Amino acid sequence: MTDQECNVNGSQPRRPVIELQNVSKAFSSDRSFLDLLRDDEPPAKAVCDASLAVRDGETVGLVGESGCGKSTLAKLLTGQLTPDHGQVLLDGTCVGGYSDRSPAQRRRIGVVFQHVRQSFDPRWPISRSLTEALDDSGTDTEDGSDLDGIDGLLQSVSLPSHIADRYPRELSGGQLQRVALARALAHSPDVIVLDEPVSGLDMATQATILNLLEDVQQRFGVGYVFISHDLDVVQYLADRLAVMYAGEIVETGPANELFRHPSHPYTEALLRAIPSDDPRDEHPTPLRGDPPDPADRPAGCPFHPRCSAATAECAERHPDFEMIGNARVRCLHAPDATSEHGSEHGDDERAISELQ
Ligand SMILES: Nc1ncnc2c1ncn2[C@@H]1O[C@H](COP(=O)(O)OP(=O)(O)OP(=O)(O)O)[C@@H](O)[C@H]1O
Repeated sequence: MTDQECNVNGSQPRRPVIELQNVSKAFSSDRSFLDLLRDDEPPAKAVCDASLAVRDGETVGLVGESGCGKSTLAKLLTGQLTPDHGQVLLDGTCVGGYSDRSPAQRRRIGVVFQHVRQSFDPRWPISRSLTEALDDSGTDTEDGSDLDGIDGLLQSVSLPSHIADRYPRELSGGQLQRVALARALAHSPDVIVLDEPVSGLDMATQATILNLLEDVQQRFGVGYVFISHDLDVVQYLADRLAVMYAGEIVETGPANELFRHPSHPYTEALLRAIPSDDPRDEHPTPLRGDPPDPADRPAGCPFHPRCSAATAECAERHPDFEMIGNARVRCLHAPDATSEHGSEHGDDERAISELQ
């Protein structure tokens, strides 16, 4: 089954621009010849059987703890990595990794990298990084339009023209994040993957960047995959949410519903860990325990050692996905679709069943 629960407004569903279907990716560590002979070090399963679809103009928030596989999933979307199993579809066509994609296909999916400062050549002024992106974009840059292009790109992220002459070291984290967004926009992508775009920024700069992302989306109609370990931040922009744990997407659904009615115990635990602004609210409950080693995943549900709802069955059986209301959930103990929560979304359920 693909990730189809997109019909948030009850309108006709849009086709996905980019889609991951049951993709898996494992990494082997650097091993000595003897290790290879013994074959005693299993690969790290960074992404396991994950499905995700992203449509024009929508924001999909991808959340989960550090090491759960968010960046690996992002690289499968952009083509920087090729899946070991499963398919990557662009407009319904199987595209695989970057080398399998045509230049036009590559430009459809933009990226703002996690460690944004490292993604710029420190020896180049900003103008050169943006010129390179424009040259790659396939648009005509003759007759000085290149410079106009740079100006236009900087304006689109509310930066003054003189930034073009600066070097990355001369820019703040927030300014560089804007330049990275401008560089991604040079290709006129349909979807931009934003890997932790506001982590490491102070609260005021975070808010400015989130407003800018919203503004850019309205102006250019671009879709986002917004990756963060911070649910509070994702809440601001996401239309839909995908929650990752130990390489799996354990729950997906419309963001406002997942925040109000989380179905997977891991989503519930993540929400309980968010501090509230309201002093009358309960204190946040930090998640107990640590995520599993991707090279040594527990049998059954990988969350069961940390899950307060787990039973003996969870240690043995890996549950299939269920549709619960408007969310797609992998958990034996999630409330079933006939519960009060499920029937609250009767129209959405019908819309989903039409999509399947
Ligand atoms: N190139 C690689 N070689 C070996 N292992 C890797 C590689 N890339 C990722 N991994 C491993 O895969 C797992 C998932 O990593 P990934 O970076 O995708 O997680 P993440 O959720 O993005 O983490 P973070 O929030 O800390 O950035 C981790 O255990 C990581 O060590």
